[in-house]
Amino acid sequence: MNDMRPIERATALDDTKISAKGVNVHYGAAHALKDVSVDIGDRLVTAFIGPSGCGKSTFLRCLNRMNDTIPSARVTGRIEIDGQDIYDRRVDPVQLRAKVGMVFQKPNPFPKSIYDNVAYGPKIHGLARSRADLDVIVEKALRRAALWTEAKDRLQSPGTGLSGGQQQRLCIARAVATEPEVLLMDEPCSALDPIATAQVEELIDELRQSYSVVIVTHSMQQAARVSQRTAFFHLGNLVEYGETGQIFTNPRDPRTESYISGRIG
Ligand SMILES: Nc1ncnc2c1ncn2[C@@H]1O[C@H](COP(=O)(O)OP(=O)(O)OP(=O)(O)O)[C@@H](O)[C@H]1O
Repeated sequence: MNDMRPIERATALDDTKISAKGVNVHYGAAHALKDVSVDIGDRLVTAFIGPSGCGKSTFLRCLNRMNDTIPSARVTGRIEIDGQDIYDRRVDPVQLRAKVGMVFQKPNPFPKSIYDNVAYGPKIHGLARSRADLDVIVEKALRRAALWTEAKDRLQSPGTGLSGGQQQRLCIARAVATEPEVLLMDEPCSALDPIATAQVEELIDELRQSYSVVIVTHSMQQAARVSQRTAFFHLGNLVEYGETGQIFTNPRDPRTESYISGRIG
């Protein structure tokens, strides 16, 4: 994979999938995210970068209402996916999270078989009418996550028995099994070795054909390799957002420049 992809079309020409306006997050009295507004494109990988504690994961969790599960968190502002306000009272967060899948930093397979890890979401969301349907869904998700060849002869073995990189691909299979439209990834490679990282990065590139992918990463090399758009956060502010090539070669804000040149963070 190239280290830096060619600069693509301007952000304004993206098909917007997610639109955030004036989003603030407080944890108790602490103001963690400050008035963030951004449009995130469809069928693109968007990277969130910035120093530790700048609010990347906080903002990522706003996009599928994972902050609802943190009692001290208070989210204000508006976030729309396909024009629908995801914080509307009529939106069921469980349904929302099927549409907006998430992969975490540490692979976290359920203590179940490989098959059941993938089948769980489609089962609870009623996506399969029969066992045969479910078999098809599981195979498709494992293929999408580039794990089918390694897993097909051990579907009934525990997911926790896979290697770290395989477990992360299993978690990706689990996330894509419910046919999400957006995939959120919070440092998905931080627990992986370079080979597994390369496999997951290739997979992210594949997945963007079908989804809007948002990835939080500490690795600027990774952001440059996998993303077409990059958002730089600093102290809870979204400082700069644009084409990945522009952010890394010609940042407009001195804070972005300092970060990418290694002076802050
Ligand atoms: N559950 C929580 N309760 C209270 N404060 C929190 C919680 N999660 C995050 N914070 C605070 O919110 C701020 C932003 O944290 P966040 O995890 O979003 O940053 P980040 O940019 O993802 O950091 P890192 O790169 O270290 O993961 C930090 O000051 C952090 O301490």
